[in-house]
Amino acid sequence: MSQSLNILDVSLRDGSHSVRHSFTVEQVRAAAKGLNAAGVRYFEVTHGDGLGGSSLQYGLSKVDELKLIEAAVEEATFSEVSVLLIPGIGTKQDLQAAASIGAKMVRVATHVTEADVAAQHIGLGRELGLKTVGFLMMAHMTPVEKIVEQAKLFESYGAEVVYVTDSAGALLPHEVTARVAALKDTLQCDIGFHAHNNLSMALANTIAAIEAGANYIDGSLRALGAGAGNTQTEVMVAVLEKLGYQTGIDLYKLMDVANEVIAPLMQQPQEISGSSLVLGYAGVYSSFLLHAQKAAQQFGVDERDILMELGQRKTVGGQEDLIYEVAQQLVKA
Ligand SMILES: CC[C@H](O)CC(=O)C(=O)O
Ligand SMILES: [Mn+2]
Repeated sequence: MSQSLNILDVSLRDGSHSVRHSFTVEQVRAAAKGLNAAGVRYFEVTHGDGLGGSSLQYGLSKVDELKLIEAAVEEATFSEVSVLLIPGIGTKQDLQAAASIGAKMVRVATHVTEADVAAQHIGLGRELGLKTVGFLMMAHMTPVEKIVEQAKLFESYGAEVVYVTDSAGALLPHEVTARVAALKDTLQCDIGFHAHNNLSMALANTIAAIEAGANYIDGSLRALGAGAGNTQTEVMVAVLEKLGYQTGIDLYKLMDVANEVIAPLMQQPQEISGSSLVLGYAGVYSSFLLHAQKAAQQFGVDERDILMELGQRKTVGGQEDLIYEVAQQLVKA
């Protein structure tokens, strides 16, 4: 098999959730240098919730994300730096600013049924000459036909890659296969896949996505990411090499940056705890985990009950305030 894959590391963006948006310039510079040396084609640097995410609602960044992006770009002599943009959180001005300091890719992320809010941002990404990607979040929440419809919208706006994003880590391999295969059958553009490991399915789901035709694949070093984290990039690269895929990545150098730069900055292990498991089981946004833990402590309730209720209510990104409302209601119940 000689299929070559585009690996995109999200440690410095999805990992931002896990470290409560506390990345420093030195940490980002060291990780970027290591990813670049290992030959990782793309890596993403932004607040966990994308450009403009630093806020009371989503968590304040310790360091302005533009400073972090700038440091990453300086180290990226081979790699290209991606930024995430959720319309409504980030603006077109934020994207222009990121492009002006050297970002080369934008991933415009929407809820899986709301691709239509991304037309302007995808258009701007293309105008700015960025590699422009559509990122359909919470892909477990809707049937295959709806994802196809939404992905077609992204493609019609100019997206060069469309991602199936398992934000809640709730999908099982056959469900990933169905989604990716349907997009592969219908779209002309490339297909990507982004996993979370809440049900311990991230690597299995990633392989299912690749076998169904995805060629842009996300991972994070030491799995640093929201919830139980993402597909672990260094493990994924080793497995893909064994399966005969070409990643162009130097495994030892990748392991070095995972062990020497990422491991020391982690604030908690990326494990499948009672509550990250519930994220996948109930289908809740992975980035809700730390907010739910805080609310559980504040109101003296079980964080698993909060997450189960959020799953029942089919909450989506942007509804972080509901986490506290649910916790408060559980106290009264
Ligand atoms: C809040 C944005 C989110 O973290 C994007 C992402 O990585 C996902 O939906 O999994
Ligand atoms: Mn994610």
